[in-house]
Amino acid sequence: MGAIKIAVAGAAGRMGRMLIESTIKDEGAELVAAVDQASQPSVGKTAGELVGLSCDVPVTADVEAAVAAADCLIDFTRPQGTLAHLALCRKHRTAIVIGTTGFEADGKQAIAEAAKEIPVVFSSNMSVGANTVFKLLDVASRILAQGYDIEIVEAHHRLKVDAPSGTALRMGEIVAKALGRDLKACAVYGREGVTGERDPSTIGFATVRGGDIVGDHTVMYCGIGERVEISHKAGSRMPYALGALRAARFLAGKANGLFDMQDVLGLR
Ligand SMILES: NC(=O)C1=CN([C@@H]2O[C@H](COP(=O)(O)OP(=O)(O)OC[C@H]3O[C@@H](n4cnc5c(N)ncnc54)[C@H](OP(=O)(O)O)[C@@H]3O)[C@@H](O)[C@H]2O)C=CC1
Ligand SMILES: O=C(O)C1=N[C@H](C(=O)O)C[C@H](O)C1
Repeated sequence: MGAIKIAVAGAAGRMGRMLIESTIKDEGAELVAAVDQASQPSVGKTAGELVGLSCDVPVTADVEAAVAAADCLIDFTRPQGTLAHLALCRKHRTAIVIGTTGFEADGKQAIAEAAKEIPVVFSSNMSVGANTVFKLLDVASRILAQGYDIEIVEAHHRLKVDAPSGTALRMGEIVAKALGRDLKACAVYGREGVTGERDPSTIGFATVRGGDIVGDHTVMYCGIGERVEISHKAGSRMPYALGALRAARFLAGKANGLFDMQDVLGLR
């Protein structure tokens, strides 16, 4: 099989640049397009200029041409952008890897619908480490099902726009499922004022935003006399980008289907 042809959306973004760099450096992948919003100063530059590497692929605002040229679009943008890009992938039968977080239920539904026609990897965290933690949480939650209060704490950089993070929400879903609870019914997003004692059936979320924190997540199981904490801390965005490229490769040759990184990594 030849090199997989990759298009990157949100080219000038924090993840976009990391994806361009890792695609250029990957011998099994070829960067065929890099797209961004027409208003971005990056449009008109080359992808190489964005990351300080040699690569003449122009950054354009023509998502349709990018999708038509690629085997797979890798999209880490915003929900509105991703959903517009998804429609074009569907039109051109191009695979898509979606790292964007912050979707409402209707956006997730649109992704599931598209995946009936094209192959999609949709995962709130593409890193091997975070996906290992997802697996550990299922085990820990079953063992610590009684007598432990569960709280999820996440910290990210000051420019992140959604909260809690997609990863924290996914962690909550995994924990709730393992405990036979419905996250929608038992999640508590932050506390303030006279809250009363903690309801043991709840799963609490706390969000920290500041500086350049790449992404920290900790699930705390707080018992009487002991506490278990399972953490993932990212020191670089490269693991997310490498995971996304791995996901793009996983989709090659697939006709359709909705997958996540657990599928890509064989952790199901
Ligand atoms: N799944 C995972 O492993 C990871 C997921 N993420 C998620 O990826 C997303 C992007 O994160 P990050 O790179 O830090 O964000 P940035 O803000 O740095 O980059 C986002 C890029 O998308 C562009 N964009 C914004 N809105 C639209 C739109 N409507 N249509 C097209 N393009 C758009 C931005 O352009 P402009 O600047 O002009 O707005 C920018 O180029 C977030 O949802 C984040 O949570 C991040 C890291 C890992
Ligand atoms: O916006 C980010 O930076 C990140 N977003 C993802 C999320 O919302 O979980 C993944 C990672 O934590 C970094």
